[in-house]
Amino acid sequence: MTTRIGVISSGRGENLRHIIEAISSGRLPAEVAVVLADQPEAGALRIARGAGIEAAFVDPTGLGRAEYDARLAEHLDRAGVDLVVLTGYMRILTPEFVRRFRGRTINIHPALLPSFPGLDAFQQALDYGVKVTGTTVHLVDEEVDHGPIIHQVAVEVREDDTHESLKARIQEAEYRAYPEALRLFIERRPKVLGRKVVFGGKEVE
Ligand SMILES: Nc1nc2c(c(=O)[nH]1)N[C@@H](CN(C=O)c1ccc(C(=O)N[C@@H](CCC(=O)O)C(=O)O)cc1)CN2
Ligand SMILES: NCC(=O)N[C@@H]1O[C@H](COP(=O)([O-])[O-])[C@@H](O)[C@H]1O
Repeated sequence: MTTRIGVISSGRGENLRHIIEAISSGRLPAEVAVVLADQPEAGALRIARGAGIEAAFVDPTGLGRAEYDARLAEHLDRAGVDLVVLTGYMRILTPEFVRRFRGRTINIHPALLPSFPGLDAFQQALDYGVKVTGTTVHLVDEEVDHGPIIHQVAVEVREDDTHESLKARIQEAEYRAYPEALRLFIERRPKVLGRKVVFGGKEVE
């Protein structure tokens, strides 16, 4: 049974593009069933439609957080989604949503959590003066950028880095890391023991 992914995005959609490419090339055993966005001009909607994938702008106007998340959940359930994948989704999901999709909602964050949670992790890394940062793929829980970690990739910070150059290098790492993390999660079905995501056993051939 192919894993059906529901993507929720606010952003440009480049992680979505690379997930779609990984599926098309056979590197990711899944299908994107639906793409949802809270912004009508989100690049993720254009990329989804260009790939023939159902896509919907879910308008948050006049809705409280819980009501809005319930709308998202309705779209996901209607599409028969198994796994919820956030790509640059810039709203905090309510505890009700997290509970409804617990253990199957995944996010990518452009830093090595628990360092630099929240917004503009690139600038946080530059301001702190770290020599290494990176990207983290993690399960989503009721807190922000706190859920158990599935996969991380380190990225060097160079002395002449600007916000844009560091952001570009981290995002290039994300485009490899997210499809790989999703493949591991789908094929090896890890256990979550407290804060730890435990894959156990040997690599799936
Ligand atoms: N319950 C959870 N929801 C979300 C998580 C999570 O871990 N748990 N991850 C975020 C993604 N994210 C960073 O990766 C993130 C997104 C948004 C915010 C935030 O402070 N948003 C503000 C509004 C920001 C704005 O509109 O400019 C807010 O919602 O009040 C922090 C981190 C996705 N959701
Ligand atoms: N805190 C959340 C956060 O900063 N997420 C970041 O938004 C970008 C979305 O890009 P995309 O829309 O092109 O995939 C990604 O770099 C992701 O790590």
